[in-house]
Amino acid sequence: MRQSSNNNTNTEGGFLGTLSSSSIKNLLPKSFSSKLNKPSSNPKTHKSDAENTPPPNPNIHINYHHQPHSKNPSISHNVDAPHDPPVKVVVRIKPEDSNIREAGCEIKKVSSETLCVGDLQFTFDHVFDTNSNQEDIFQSVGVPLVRNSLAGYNTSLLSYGRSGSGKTYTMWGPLNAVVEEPSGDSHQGIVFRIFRMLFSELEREECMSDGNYQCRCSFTEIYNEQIWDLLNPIQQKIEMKDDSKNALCIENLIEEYVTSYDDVAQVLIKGLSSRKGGATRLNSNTCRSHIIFTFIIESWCKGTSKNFSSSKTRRISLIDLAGLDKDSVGVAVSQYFRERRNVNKNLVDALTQEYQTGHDEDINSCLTRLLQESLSGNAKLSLIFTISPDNKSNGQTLHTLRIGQQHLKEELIPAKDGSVGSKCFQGRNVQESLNQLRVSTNRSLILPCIDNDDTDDEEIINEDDIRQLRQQIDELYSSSEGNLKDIPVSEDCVQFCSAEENCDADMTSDDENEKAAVCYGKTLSKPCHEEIVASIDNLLCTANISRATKSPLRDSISDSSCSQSPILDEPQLSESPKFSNTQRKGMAISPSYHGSWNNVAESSNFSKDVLGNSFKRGEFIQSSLQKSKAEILAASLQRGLQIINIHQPNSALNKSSTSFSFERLTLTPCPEINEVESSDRKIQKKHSSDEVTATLLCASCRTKIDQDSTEVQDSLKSWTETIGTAGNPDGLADKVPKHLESVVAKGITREELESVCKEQAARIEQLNQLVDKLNGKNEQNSIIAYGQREEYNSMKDKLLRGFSSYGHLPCIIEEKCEIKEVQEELAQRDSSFDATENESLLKEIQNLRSKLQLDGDAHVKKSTERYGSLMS
Ligand SMILES: Nc1ncnc2c1ncn2[C@@H]1O[C@H](COP(=O)(O)OP(=O)(O)OP(=O)(O)O)[C@@H](O)[C@H]1O
Repeated sequence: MRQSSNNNTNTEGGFLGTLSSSSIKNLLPKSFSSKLNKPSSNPKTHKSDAENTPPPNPNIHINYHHQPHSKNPSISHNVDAPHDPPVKVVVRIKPEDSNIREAGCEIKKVSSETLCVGDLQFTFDHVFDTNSNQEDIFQSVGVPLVRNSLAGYNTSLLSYGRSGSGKTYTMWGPLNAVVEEPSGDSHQGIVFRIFRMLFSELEREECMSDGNYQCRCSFTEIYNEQIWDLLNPIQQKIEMKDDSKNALCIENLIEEYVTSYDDVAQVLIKGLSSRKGGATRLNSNTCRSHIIFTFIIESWCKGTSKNFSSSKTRRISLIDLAGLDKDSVGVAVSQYFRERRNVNKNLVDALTQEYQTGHDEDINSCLTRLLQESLSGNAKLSLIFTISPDNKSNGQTLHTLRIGQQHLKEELIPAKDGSVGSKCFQGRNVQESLNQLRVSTNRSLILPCIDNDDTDDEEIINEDDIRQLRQQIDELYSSSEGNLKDIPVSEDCVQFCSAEENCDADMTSDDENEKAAVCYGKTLSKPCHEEIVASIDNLLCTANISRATKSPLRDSISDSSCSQSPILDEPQLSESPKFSNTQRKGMAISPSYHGSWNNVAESSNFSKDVLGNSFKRGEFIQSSLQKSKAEILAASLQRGLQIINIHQPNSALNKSSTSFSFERLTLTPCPEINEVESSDRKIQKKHSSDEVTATLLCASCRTKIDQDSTEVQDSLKSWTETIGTAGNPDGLADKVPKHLESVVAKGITREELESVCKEQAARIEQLNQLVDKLNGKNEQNSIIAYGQREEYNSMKDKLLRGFSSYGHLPCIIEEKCEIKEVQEELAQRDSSFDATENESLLKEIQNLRSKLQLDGDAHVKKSTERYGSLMS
């Protein structure tokens, strides 16, 4: 045992300012000085084995028939332990200070258990409004604590809140109130009231029963992750270790034995006066450290023999956490947003899973370890959350309330009751649970620097929120089979997230923070994220039923960003009507396509509306893509028909060919075809009027031909007629040359020519029908897809309704659904475009063209030769 001396009290900005303990002693009632304790120090203080065991047979019973806060409560052996919840969370609203009022949040107590901040509602075990006094707090929190302690429970009281919100006031009260009699008017803090009542009870018990008790206390401070002994006049750090039995052991911690309220009061004053203080923007006398006052009661029951037969030990832990300043709130909130999806799971896991690994890094967390003994086992926990309407930022108040939300309690209670797992709160599981509690209540044990920074917390909240959303979006994209991921638009979307991040952070209102706050609270008691994701995935699986094939559009789109085409409506054809994969890959996506996603970037805020817009834009893209593809096919057909028509002066054929016309198609001139076309036109002119002189360039030798030659005219006439037969579907490969030969050799009549033209018209009609068929197929697919979509939509609605209370989650669900819908649409429309049919059409057209060119060249060559021979 070590004698503590009290001469070197730290007076730096602490609880009692410059007062020394000796002067304090003079302030106290006489009973204080007369009963000065036998202070002692254990070189090694560790918890007794008897601690933390539930009190099935508590050796002290209290009679609560009297007023619980009366000075002389009686202790009875016949009264059961009070029924108090294992975790009690109350909120105290600090009275508004008109001097420092800065557009704070409107906090309104709605009922004894509920308060509202704006539109948000929070429920706790009790809400103390600005009219509540110290006595009210004591009655609600202090008295049950004393009862529980006397009944054999370990009890803990923890205050938590923003700097200047009234933690210190609530816990200890102002200096001059220490010596006051506890009354409704007194400002004396709850801790002093607790010990006044406790000693009254203990004394009564001692008088009335055969039992005996002994009390000792210690006062520790955690500052910058170092433990300091507030009762040790030599300010030195102390070490915390585990002994061989895994019990907490703090070396050289002074424990003072106390026998009365006065003793305790003196110890409290001594310790508080040594607390490290400071000043923040919100509190000129702020406390920059966590302090833990531990009060241990050992009691003995006399057995039949003269010796004490049994003993019990229980402790009261009174914890005043450092005030959350702007920085730490920011860190905490930021961390909270990062971890919010895991808080629930981790907390429950931590409380139920046996601690199996050899060493946990968090074991070094001083507060966690110190609290372990207080909060574990049969401990009953009371949390006082203090909030102030003077806070500059609503986010800080909301943060406090979120942490104190009923859900945290709901998580802790079953665990403490043992209903979650039998092994909870045993051994090192406690560390896990406390780590989680620490994470939930005080993210940063390393006390932040005193801040005077005016940066808004909301920014931090929103940035993180947005970052999470962005991550979710990334996940969504990566989970969607890579299709959208590879599409440039998705990149645009992600880029937009990044680009808009800051903007969104700036623009996001408190309202959104509030929504997030509510979301968090609800998340704690709802199914974990994985379950939600699984539900979404199930839904999306259903959606995939209607997805026929993987979209080959992916290829065509993936290179599109390189291609720049001015107008989506007018896909450019390549020089040749021949289609190749390369050309399809190079299909131009117009700036309006890209622009549509850039517009998303400009307008999107991940709101529902915007998601809807995104989907509409997705539809636009789909239709654009489909339109482009259809148009390209149509254009190729058109081109083929034009080639045919060029050489087919029959009006019926021309009429047929116009059925393919697409008004918006602009065909890029093909030089060779143009030549043929112009020559053909000239030949026709020559037919109608032999007087017209024209110039014809032979495609092969470019020789100038004298059009006046009748031989040439005949030859050309024959060539033109022959060309018309090239479209004959039956004579594609080997019949045409033979037919050409026979036509040239025998000459053809006008009737024969018309018959050839009819055949050509029939062929064109076939092509038209083929196109119609393709269109019909599209419609059919649409009908099938409609039925599946109906089912899908109803499932989606159900899911959205189910998660409507999750704040932004429905948006995420909807977003994911919409991405799937876009994919589905793309795949569906693409699949309806049968690739085989498409290819065969293109092949046919290509065949036609090559035949035409072949025959044309051959015939012109022949005619030229004939002309040459004639000339010679
Ligand atoms: N309920 C209350 N009624 C009257 N005054 C109050 C109340 N709560 C707090 N105050 C006053 O507000 C000021 C700041 O309170 P206090 O020091 O308790 O805040 P705190 O939360 O402990 O701050 P920190 O964490 O920075 O130490 C003090 O002057 C205190 O007297």
